Amino acid sequence: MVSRYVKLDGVVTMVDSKHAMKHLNEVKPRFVVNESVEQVAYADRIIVNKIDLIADADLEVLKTKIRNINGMALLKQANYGVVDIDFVLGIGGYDLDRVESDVTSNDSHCASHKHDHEHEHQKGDHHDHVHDSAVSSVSIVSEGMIDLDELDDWLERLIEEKGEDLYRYKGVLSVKESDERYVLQMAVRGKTWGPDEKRINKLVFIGRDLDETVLRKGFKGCLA
Ligand SMILES: Nc1nc2c(ncn2[C@@H]2O[C@H](COP(=O)(O)OP(=O)(O)OP(=O)(O)O)[C@@H](O)[C@H]2O)c(=O)[nH]1
Repeated sequence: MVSRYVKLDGVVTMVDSKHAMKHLNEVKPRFVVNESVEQVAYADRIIVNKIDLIADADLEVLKTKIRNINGMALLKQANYGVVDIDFVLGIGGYDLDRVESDVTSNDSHCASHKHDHEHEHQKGDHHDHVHDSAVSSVSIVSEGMIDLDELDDWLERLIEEKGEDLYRYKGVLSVKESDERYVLQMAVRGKTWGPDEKRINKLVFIGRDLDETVLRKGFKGCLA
């Protein structure tokens, strides 16, 4: 009934620059979620607000921290929450035709994720406490064709094993013997690849304790 009138457009998270770092770094007992981290992880858009109250250097550190948790969301800094209305409405965070631009727009951040994640992961593992930094984004960009059966098996296993820790994932894939893009969000077919277009697979995972090496290996196993 409600869905006739409203739909989930996207998740906007407002970050209070002055206090955010403290909350994001708060170490929680195992199995207790850090809600600040989760709010950043789930977001499609992040407004880093009250930037007049912190030093530029601290703002940069905060933005890097946010990026490492969620490499998919668009981020804007603001005072008194002033952002264009387009930034917070008409997001289409759950629209299939937006997935491609979402996973493409943040390519430039991949390198830093990788480094930070590996670093943080060693720290966060095998402890009684879960460091909030255990939540991270893993981006995979890889040329080639995907074997659909392998992909289905891999994702099924991944969701079974890690479903609770996976907050969001999106991807655009090039599938063997198909001219259509395969948009991963709810796994459906997207628009066709151009004849001269490079067929590049792009996938972003956001979640807790993601093992980048395992994810990359699993993905590699899906290449045809
Ligand atoms: N300096 C500065 N103050 C701001 C900014 N945005 C909001 N405030 C002030 O911060 C105070 C608290 O407002 P908010 O943080 O927006 O309100 P809130 O999130 O409902 O407050 P809490 O629930 O108590 O965190 C108010 O006095 C606002 O005027 C900003 O960008 N810069």
